[in-house]
Amino acid sequence: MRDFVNFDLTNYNSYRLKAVCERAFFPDSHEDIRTLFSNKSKKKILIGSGHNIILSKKKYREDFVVFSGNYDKIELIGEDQLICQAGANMKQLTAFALEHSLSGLEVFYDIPSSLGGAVVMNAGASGEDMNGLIVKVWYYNPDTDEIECKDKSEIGFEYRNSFFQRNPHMIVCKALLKLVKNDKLAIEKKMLEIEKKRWAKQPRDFPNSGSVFKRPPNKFVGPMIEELGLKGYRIGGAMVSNKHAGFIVNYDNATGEDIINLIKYVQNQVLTKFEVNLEIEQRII
Ligand SMILES: NC(=O)C1=CN([C@@H]2O[C@H](COP(=O)(O)OP(=O)(O)OC[C@H]3O[C@@H](n4cnc5c(N)ncnc54)[C@H](OP(=O)(O)O)[C@@H]3O)[C@@H](O)[C@H]2O)C=CC1
Ligand SMILES: C=C(O[C@H]1[C@H](O)[C@@H](CO)O[C@H](OP(=O)(O)OP(=O)(O)OC[C@H]2O[C@@H](n3ccc(=O)[nH]c3=O)[C@H](O)[C@@H]2O)[C@@H]1NC(C)=O)C(=O)O
Repeated sequence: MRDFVNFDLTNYNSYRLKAVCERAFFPDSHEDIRTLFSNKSKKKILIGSGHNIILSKKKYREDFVVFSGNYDKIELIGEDQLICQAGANMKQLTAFALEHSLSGLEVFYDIPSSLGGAVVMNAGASGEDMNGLIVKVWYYNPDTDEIECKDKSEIGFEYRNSFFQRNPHMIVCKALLKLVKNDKLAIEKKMLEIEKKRWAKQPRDFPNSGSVFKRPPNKFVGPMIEELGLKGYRIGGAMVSNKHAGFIVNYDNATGEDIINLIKYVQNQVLTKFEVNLEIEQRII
């Protein structure tokens, strides 16, 4: 397992917020994960690929455990199932599925995320989500110091929610996914169509971490913020995206505080005008 002191987290969070932690660990196996998390003497903060976090501080005394570029094996089981470790990123995973003519992961092509982060959040787009693919998930339970397993029916996936989201101390280690055999060209075509649709609507010109807020029941976030005239509104270096009002971008050397202040401002405006409480989807750390 690699570990570093005074580790620069700038390239490990997609907002590209500048922050340093005292120590960062990159585990390679579930034994490493057990070693790290069974030692409760120092608090550890777990991140996947850092595409859904807001680093609120510039300096962290806590240690970080990072699943990005490590703990990322993918294995084909039989004809149409994959076992993937939590650090595999969704791009790697969709490329592997394509190589084996397996369909089901196309919407995740180009969704920046680790497999672990995608399971925890029940990630999705275009009406499809992880719930549709998962057979079972193995996770480290610090209460029992064991690697345990849950079938999909026990994970209680909901819109952007799961057992693991409700129990943040559980560490997702690997997952079994069931896909469907299909023609390679058809899979590739769907991947490219989805990518094109996504980039027509979402910003890629400035660093961001995707949707800031969850969709409230029967409503979309973007149109409400747009109607308030807040596209392009800035606090410090953080700005409501001009392309998709549900995104905040790091326009110019933003700090975590700028992003959080902008979130609060947008929430207040939306509450006043629409009487809707916007719930934050991203994790403030
Ligand atoms: N649809 C889209 O276009 C986009 C979607 N996203 C979504 O955001 C998420 C980004 O994933 P990722 O970058 O990996 O996540 P992050 O590294 O941003 O981590 C977010 C939180 O997830 C939890 N987490 C991550 N990995 C694990 C794990 N193995 N076990 C337990 N908890 C874990 C941690 O919270 P805690 O420790 O508190 O549990 C962490 O704070 C995905 O769900 C992705 O789909 C992001 C951008 C765009
Ligand atoms: C980016 C993420 O996921 C995205 C995912 O990519 C897209 C596409 O499937 O659907 C969700 O966004 P969303 O709820 O904003 O959906 P979109 O399809 O982008 O927009 C909804 C509607 O609002 C309109 N819209 C959007 C933005 C805007 O500035 N103005 C506007 O009018 C769109 O035209 C569309 O009619 C996911 N977000 C959540 C929180 O559910 C993420 O989770 O980080």
